[in-house]
Amino acid sequence: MILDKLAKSTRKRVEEKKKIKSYKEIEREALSLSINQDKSFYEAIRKDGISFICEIKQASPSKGIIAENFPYMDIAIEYEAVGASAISVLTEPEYFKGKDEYLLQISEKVKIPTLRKDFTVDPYQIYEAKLLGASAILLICSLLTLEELKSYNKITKELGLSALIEAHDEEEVKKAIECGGDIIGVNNRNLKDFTVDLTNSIRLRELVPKDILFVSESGIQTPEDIQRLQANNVDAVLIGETFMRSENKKEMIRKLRGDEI
Ligand SMILES: O=C(O)c1ccccc1NCC(=O)[C@H](O)[C@H](O)COP(=O)(O)O
Repeated sequence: MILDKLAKSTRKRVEEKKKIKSYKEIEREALSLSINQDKSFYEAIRKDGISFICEIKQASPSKGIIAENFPYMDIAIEYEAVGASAISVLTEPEYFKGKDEYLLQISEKVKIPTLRKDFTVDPYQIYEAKLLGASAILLICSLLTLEELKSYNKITKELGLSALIEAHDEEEVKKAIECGGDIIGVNNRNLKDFTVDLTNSIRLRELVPKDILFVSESGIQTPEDIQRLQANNVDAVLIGETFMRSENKKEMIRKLRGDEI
């Protein structure tokens, strides 16, 4: 499965990084940084109404190259200007053509929180996310044991970051709740065959207590999708491809949000 491949290549990459900056070093550096309360990912998506987490990615395993032209900084500035609550930045290089530099530069530039969209398999990546200026990281239930989820979530909190805990089915939602997650995302994309079904997050919403923020991820394309998700008590949506393929991202966000134009 693609997640196994992503986990394997990520582990290899992290081991290489440890040769340049050791685990102890990165841990010490990250823990010495202050906590930026003004850039809380959790608070940014907690507001009334549905929040938009807008994603920046050049490619994906399911679609290949999505954006030949990739002015990532201009896109980040546009997202912020049109009222995105947070920006998700892919840093995984092999399948998503992401880069750590994109996250670092975007986090320095915008005032809204950034999410490091990487496949976290080692706490090293959490410390690294802090150094790259991220406000949040992604923890995927199917890649981590319950004990790992608990311990990674604890490290995340110690650093003043938020964790988006991603689940795909009932079992994983229970695991996400049990590990103490306060933001749970359900992916609408089936990572075995890449089909997308919005009813996945709508169905699983009912299993998540209302005091935990709930994010619907992937395959969101129309104002009707947003209305459906909002009617089913989804707190935030994570949207990548629809925006990345759009010539006019501001207009697309306004359209999905249902702004009066
Ligand atoms: O998008 C993929 O092909 C993919 C494959 C395997 C693991 C993760 C994958 N996507 C990561 C994401 O979670 C999406 O980028 C994100 O939810 C936005 O989805 P979309 O709006 O459909 O671009």
